[in-house]
Amino acid sequence: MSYFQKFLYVFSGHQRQLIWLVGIFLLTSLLEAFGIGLIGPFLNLAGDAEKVVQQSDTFNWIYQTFGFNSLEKLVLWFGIFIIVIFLLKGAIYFLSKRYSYKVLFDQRAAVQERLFNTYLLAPYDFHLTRNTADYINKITNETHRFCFMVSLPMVESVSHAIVIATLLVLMAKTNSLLLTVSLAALFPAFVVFSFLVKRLKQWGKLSTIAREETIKAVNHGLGGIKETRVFGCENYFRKELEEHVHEEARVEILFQSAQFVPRTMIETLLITAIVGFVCVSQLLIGQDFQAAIASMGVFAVASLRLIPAASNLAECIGKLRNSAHSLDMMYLDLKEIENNESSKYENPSLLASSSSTSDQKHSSNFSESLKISDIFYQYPSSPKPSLVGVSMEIKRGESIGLIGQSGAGKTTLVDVMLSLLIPQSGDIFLDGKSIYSDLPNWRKLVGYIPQSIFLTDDTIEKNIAFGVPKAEIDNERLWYAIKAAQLEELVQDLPNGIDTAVGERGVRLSGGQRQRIGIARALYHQREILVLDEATSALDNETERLISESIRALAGSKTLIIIAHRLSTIEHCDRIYVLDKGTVARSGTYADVVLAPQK
Ligand SMILES: Nc1ncnc2c1ncn2[C@@H]1O[C@H](COP(=O)(O)OP(=O)(O)OP(=O)(O)O)[C@@H](O)[C@H]1O
Repeated sequence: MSYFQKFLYVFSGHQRQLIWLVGIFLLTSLLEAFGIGLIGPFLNLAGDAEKVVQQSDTFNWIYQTFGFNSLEKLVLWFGIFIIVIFLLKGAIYFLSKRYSYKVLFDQRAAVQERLFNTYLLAPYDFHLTRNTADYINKITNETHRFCFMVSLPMVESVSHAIVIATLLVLMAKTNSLLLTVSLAALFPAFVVFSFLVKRLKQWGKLSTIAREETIKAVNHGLGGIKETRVFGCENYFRKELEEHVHEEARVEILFQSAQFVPRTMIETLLITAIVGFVCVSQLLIGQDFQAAIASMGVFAVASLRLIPAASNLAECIGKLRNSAHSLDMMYLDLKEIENNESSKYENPSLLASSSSTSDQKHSSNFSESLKISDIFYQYPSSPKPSLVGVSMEIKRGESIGLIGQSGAGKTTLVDVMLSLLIPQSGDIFLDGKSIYSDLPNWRKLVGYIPQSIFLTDDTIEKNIAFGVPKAEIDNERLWYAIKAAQLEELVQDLPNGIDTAVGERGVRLSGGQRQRIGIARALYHQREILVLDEATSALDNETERLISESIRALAGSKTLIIIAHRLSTIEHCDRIYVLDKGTVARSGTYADVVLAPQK
C-alpha cells in the first residue's frame, strides 16, 4: 500500500480540510509573491516618478484613471497600497496558521482517540504481545509526529509543488536554455537527496524505537521503585535511560542536520547556474547583454520564490520519509485490530455503554445454569494448547473451586470465561444460549477479582465504583459493597474515609486491603458471576480470615468461580475441578477431591 493511502487511512474523515489547507497556503504564497513584486516598481516610482509615469503604460493608466493631481500623491497611495497588501497577507498568514494548527491539533486528538479506542477494543491476545510503553509512545508521541511530520508536510509539499510548477512554466517561457541549465545544475542536489532519503527513514525508525525504549526504562525503573531501591538497580536503569535518550538525540541531530543539505545545495547550485550562465553567454558567446539581463530579471525574481519553495519541498519530503516508520506503525495497528477476526466479537457500542453499566438497571439475566462445553484454546505464540476439551456445568448460586498445579490452565480457563480469550473451538452457554451471540450482555454479568487488583491513583470510592463518574456513583450500593467486602472498619479508621487516595496502583494499601477493594468493586457493579483469583502471596491470618469471610458471605447469593491456592478457601465450594495439563482431571465435592485418598 502506498504512503499516501496509509496516510488517508489514518487521517480518515477530514480529507476536505486538507484541500482547504492547500488552498490557503497557495493564497498566502501568491499574496507574498505579489507584495514582493510590487516593491521594485515602487522604488523606481519613488526614485523618479515623472520618468516612470511617462514610460510605463500601467502607471500612466493608474495616474489618469484614478485622477491623481500630483506625482507625490501617486507615490503615497502606491505605498499605502503595498502596505495594505502586506497587512492583508499578514492577516491571511495568521488566519491560515491558526486554521492549520486547528486542523492539525483536532486531527491529532481524533487520531489519539481512535488509537485509544482501538486498543481498548483490541482482542485480549493482542495485548499479550504488547507493551504499555508502545501504547504510550504511539498515543502521545507518534500522533504528534503524524500531524507535524506527515500531515503538515504533505499539505505543504503539495502547495510548494504547485508554486514550483508555476514558476518553472514562467521560466521556461522566458528562457528555456537558462531553465535547462538551472535544472541540470540541480542534478547533484537530486543525487544527494535520493541518497539521504533512505537514511531519513532509517533514522526515523531508530528515533521511534528510542522513544519507546525511554518510556520502558522510566516504567521499569520508577514503576517498580520498591524493587529498584531494594536491589540497588538505580544505576542500571539510569544507564538504560541514558542509552536511549542519547540514541534519540544522535539520530535527531543527524536528521535535523541532513535537512539543511538539500536547502544549502539548491541555493548554491541555482545561484551558480544563473551567474555561470550570464558569464558564459556574455564572455564566450557574446550574446546581447541587454537581452540576458531581461531574462535574468525574471529569473532573479522567480528564484526568490523558487529557492525557498524548492528547499522547503525538499525539507517536507525529508520529514515525510523520516516519519514513514511512525505512519507504518499506526497504520498497521489500526488496520490489524480493525480487521481482526476476534474483534468481530467486540462491539464498539461497548465503549459507550461500559461507563454507565453500573447505573443502568441490569437487563442481563442469569437464571439457571452456565455450561462450559468442550473448550479448546491455544495461545497464538504457544506450540501446544493450554485447554483441551474442558467442560463443566455451574448452577446459579453455586460456588466452584478450580485447583491444579502451576501451568495447569486455570488462568487461561478463567480468561476464556471472562471472554478475554476467544476459544478456537467449544462454546459457553448461559441458560442454553451461547454467550458469543451477545458478549456485551455476558460482560455485564461477570466480575473479576484478580490476585493483584489494578487500582487507579484515585480515592477508595472511585476505585470501588471503577469507571463510574463521581456524580453518578450510587451511595447506597457503594456502602453495601464496602460492608460486604469487610472494608467498613478500614474506611472508618481512615481520616478521609472513602475519599482517601490509595496512591498509584494502591501503594498506600496492604495486599489484603487491595483484594477486598477488588471484591467491593465487583459487588458495586452488581455482577452475578464472580471470578476470583485468590492471592498466592502469604496474607496474615486476620486478613485471610476477612477475605474468606467476605467470599463465604457471597456464597449462595452470587455464583462464584474461585481459583484457589489455599485449600481452606474452597472448603465451602459445591464442587471442585482439578485441572491438569489443560484438561479436567477430576471433579467432585471437597470431600471427594481433596479429602479422599487419590488412586
Ligand atoms: N500469554 C501466553 N502465551 C503463551 N502461552 C501462555 C500464555 N499464558 C499462559 N501460557 C501457557 O498456558 C499454560 C497454562 O497457563 P495458565 O496461566 O493458565 O496456568 P495456571 O494454572 O493459571 O498457572 P498458575 O497457577 O501458575 O497461575 C502454561 O503452559 C503457560 O505457559
